[in-house]
Amino acid sequence: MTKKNVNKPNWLSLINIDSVYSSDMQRKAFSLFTMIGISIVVIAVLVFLNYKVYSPILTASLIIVNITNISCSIYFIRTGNLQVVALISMSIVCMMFVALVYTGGKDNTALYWLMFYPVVTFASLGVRLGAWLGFTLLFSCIVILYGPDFGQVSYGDVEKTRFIASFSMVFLFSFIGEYFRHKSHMAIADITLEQKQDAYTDPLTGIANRRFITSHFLKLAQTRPEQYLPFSILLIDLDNFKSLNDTHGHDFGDTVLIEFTKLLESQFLATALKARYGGEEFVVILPQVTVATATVIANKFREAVAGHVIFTDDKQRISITCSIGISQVNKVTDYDDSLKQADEALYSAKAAGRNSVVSN
Ligand SMILES: Nc1nc2c(ncn2[C@@H]2O[C@H](COP(=O)(O)OP(=O)(O)OP(=O)(O)O)[C@@H](O)[C@H]2O)c(=O)[nH]1
Repeated sequence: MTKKNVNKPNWLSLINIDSVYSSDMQRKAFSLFTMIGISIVVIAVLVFLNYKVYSPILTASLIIVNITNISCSIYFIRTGNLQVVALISMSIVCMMFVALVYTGGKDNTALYWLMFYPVVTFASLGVRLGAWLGFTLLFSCIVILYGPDFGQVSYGDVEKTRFIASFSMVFLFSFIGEYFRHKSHMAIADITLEQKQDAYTDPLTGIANRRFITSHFLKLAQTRPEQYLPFSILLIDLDNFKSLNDTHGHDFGDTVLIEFTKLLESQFLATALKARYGGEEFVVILPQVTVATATVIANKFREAVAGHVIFTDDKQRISITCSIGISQVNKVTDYDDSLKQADEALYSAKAAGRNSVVSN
């Protein structure tokens, strides 16, 4: 059976791969808060032990860094906004390092503390922002180390060149690592989404399949009841489809199923969920629609189907009809029972002579 997508895939937007993104978010948060935790402890100890040795400007900036880091952690716990917290924290740490290099720290050992900065910045902020902040720190260090005298401490020539060389290497390899990690992560995310969408798509008609409703949609309705409940189920079955297949061939039967799907898409609103349940049976879910309104909508659709003409390859005009059973779902846990009721209603519609709508 060839894949013939005939539908606007608006229902596909309901499929997500949040678990893939949330594990990446955990990685970023873990890198950032490990750094924040370590820096809070190290800075507190350094200030406590060396406040007499440090210049006032260095002591003040270290205290500001710690206050900012603690505030950022509280803000993250309250809002979950990791990107903002990471940007503020890493910018403040960058400024602190500039102040540290400017003043030299204890025994002019400032440069040793900077090495981990590119690694954490790329891990917590990604390629672009990581590159900007890492480059800002590198550039500031070059100005302080090699620029004109504006009050900064002086470092030995060997120490300066070794620092710039090793910091640049860490920066470069952190950039390469993060760039390709991000690229492969996005590729995996795309494949995961595509596979999930494929698993939920009916290959012939391109609309959702039964698995989409039972494995995905019901969970969605459970988590966002205000958006979907109560909803009506329309169980729709083409009439005498076997004889159509027998008379005009299986390929023409497929064409009818595709044409019928086009009618589903054009006659129901985009918010209605249309799925092929199997064979010549379809389900339409009308969110926030009661059974009474659904019956009116279903009758209009039934008339549209009956009035639609499909041409065979040899230009014969073929009309089809459908029977519809309807029920209402008030709680997601009632879905199976309501589907059974819709099935019974459909059976009654067939028994009543087909091309009719029965609600339960
Ligand atoms: N062309 C085509 N036919 C299919 C497909 N899936 C199921 N069918 C056919 O659909 C027909 C369903 O037949 P029945 O269940 O007897 O239903 P019906 O002939 O529509 O009769 P009523 O439902 O009672 O009106 C069978 O002949 C199946 O082979 C498909 O993907 N393509």
